Amino acid sequence: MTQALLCMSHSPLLEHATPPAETEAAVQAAFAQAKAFVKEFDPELIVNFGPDHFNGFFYDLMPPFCLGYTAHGTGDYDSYDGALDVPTDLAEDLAQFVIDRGIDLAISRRMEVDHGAVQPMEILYDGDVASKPVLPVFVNSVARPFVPMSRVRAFGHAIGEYFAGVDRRVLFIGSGGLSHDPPVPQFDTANAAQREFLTVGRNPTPEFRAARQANTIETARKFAAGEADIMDLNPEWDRGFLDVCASGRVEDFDRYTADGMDAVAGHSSHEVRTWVAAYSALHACGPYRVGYEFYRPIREYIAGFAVTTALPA
Ligand SMILES: O=C(O)/C=C/c1cccc(O)c1O
Ligand SMILES: [Fe+2]
Repeated sequence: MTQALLCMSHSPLLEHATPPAETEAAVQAAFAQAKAFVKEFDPELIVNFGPDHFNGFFYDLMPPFCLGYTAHGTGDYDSYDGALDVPTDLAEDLAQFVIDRGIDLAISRRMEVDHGAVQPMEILYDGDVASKPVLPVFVNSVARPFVPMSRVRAFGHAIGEYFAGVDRRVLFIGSGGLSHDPPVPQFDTANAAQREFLTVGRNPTPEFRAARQANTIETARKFAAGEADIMDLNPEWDRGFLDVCASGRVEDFDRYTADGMDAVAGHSSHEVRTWVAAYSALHACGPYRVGYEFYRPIREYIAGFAVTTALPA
């Protein structure tokens, strides 16, 4: 096997919330399955499709997709704070290949990646995110305007095509919650100070970062207690999305629209764009089969929380 896929939800609340012990144990068991899968596959390279939550990408310049030629963790929520091991020559070659296929991919020679991008690799490699070569791929999942899902699919497909004929074990990772609506401000409804942050909020002060994180942690506590005014999780929507992943009919992802997702699955449900890109990349290498699926709606983590693995059929 020269390609494999791991898609999983992330949550900065993993270390800052306490779900019922049974839920926590089920999530840890799912992580153990993911680790075992990746250990057995033994990737030589990871292509990491991740979102950002206004830690690395801001409205001063917000591309739909961006490939990092080098990358550094922002350390938000105590996530990985250091350089990633990015093979720059390969990233340059991949970018040209994808652009030649009609996808207007942005590139960054110094990309910042936050908890959403690094958490799967933190889990897989016990925090040692730099232990594997990785191509970090940003997929805009929080900041309107959003490209149609068909473009995310075409983008993932182009990346998959690049690796289809390559004799190298490549793991495609997609990192994102399914339905969820954490308290990340929306530009349209933000006040002036929030708009300034959403536009140029790089390198926040420790006080600003602490206040932002405390707000998320408190919102999660209230959400679990039924007291928060964020949108509820939507297990039915989540299961429908997982069914499309498992069906292998990646063109069915195109029926998800930005307005429809906001209305029923929350503003951060767009993080499934990372899954769509990853599944489309694997699909470009041939038919695939989902071998493992975990799902729980977990309010303490503010996430429709899922883990799936897949291999070529
Ligand atoms: O505060 C943020 O930047 C995001 C928090 C969050 C909370 C729950 C699930 C997620 O996917 C998140 O990114
Ligand atoms: Fe997220």
